[in-house]
Amino acid sequence: MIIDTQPIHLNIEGIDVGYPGEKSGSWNHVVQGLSMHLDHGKIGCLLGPSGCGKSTVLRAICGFEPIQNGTITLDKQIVSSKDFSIAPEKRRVGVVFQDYALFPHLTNAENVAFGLRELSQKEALQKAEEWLERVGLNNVGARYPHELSGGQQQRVALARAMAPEPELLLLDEPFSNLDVDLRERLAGEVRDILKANGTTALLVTHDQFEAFAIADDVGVMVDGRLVQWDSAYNLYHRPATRFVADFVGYGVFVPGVTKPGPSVEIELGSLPLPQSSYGLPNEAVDVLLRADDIVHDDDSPLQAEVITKAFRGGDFLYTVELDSGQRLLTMVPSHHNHAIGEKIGIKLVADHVVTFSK
Ligand SMILES: Nc1ncnc2c1ncn2[C@@H]1O[C@H](COP(=O)(O)OP(=O)(O)OP(=O)(O)O)[C@@H](O)[C@H]1O
Repeated sequence: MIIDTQPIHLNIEGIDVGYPGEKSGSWNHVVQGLSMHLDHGKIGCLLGPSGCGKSTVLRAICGFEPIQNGTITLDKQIVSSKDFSIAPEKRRVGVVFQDYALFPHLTNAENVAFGLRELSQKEALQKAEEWLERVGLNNVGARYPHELSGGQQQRVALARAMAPEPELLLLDEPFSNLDVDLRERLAGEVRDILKANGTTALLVTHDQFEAFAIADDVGVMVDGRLVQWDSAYNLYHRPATRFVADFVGYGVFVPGVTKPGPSVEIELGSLPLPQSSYGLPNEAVDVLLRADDIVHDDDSPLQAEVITKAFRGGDFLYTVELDSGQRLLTMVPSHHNHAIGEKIGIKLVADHVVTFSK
């Protein structure tokens, strides 16, 4: 007997997805050559700016949009290819939308029971109550969606999508209507619920903190292409492109020159370079310095002027300027409250050095 320990659940190979162009039969491709896969029980996320094609990928996985090239395979069965598409209702894919899309005239329990048509009404409502409890909502089944807060309504939507136990759950910006605090908390809770049920899920969002709070792996999309599919840690510390470095986390690029060793020399000193990032000696490169690579230290002889500051609760994100005019970002615990124009001590504590050719 062959036991498949790491079965790939969702496999997308080189898909092009577009909308009909002006000329008959032509397509404006908004997703191009996109490939990714998700193993059973994993949570993935497509992260990217507005309009990059994230929702179009989800719509193609659901079967709402045809694909013009490539294949989408769900549990080893091709569900979409250039000439073939399985109907959305036959794909066993659940979807949670940004606007909850709950039926206002149905109670919360009836909303959850809606997709359980193979059960008797009594059984469906009983299962709906179980799911409402599982998403942390007790005693709301008999009430209507408008009687709940936005976060609670989003949980009802989640219970409704999960109750039929779909093969794959797709979440399209599910938290974007919620305020920032609730967004991150609910994202963490949804992760726990998905993991407890072993549900494979793919989320799309433009909010990196939401992506990091929920996903095992995150893919960064730009202009219809997937530029890096990786763990949140690697996206932050080992970004594959300048776009990813810029889009994920806070940081600046400073000029540097590579040296044998290998190392890279920047205005603040010399940093060891991993062999894999080293090309030629004396090459002019840009070095990514994250806000956590620059540490505030009152005793440091290296001084920089505070240009801007943003309060983020536990920390301030300071933009500081060296005498040379080079600006840096530094994340500083918020009890170090310095005024704009003040000089503060900083030091460089870079761990993962990332360089990009000029
Ligand atoms: N039905 C449609 N017909 C034509 N073009 C469309 C259609 N839906 C989306 N598009 C275009 O496809 C591109 C990608 O849209 P999509 O909604 O997939 O992006 P997104 O990354 O999900 O954006 P957002 O984060 O703003 O929702 C956009 O340029 C959009 O204008």
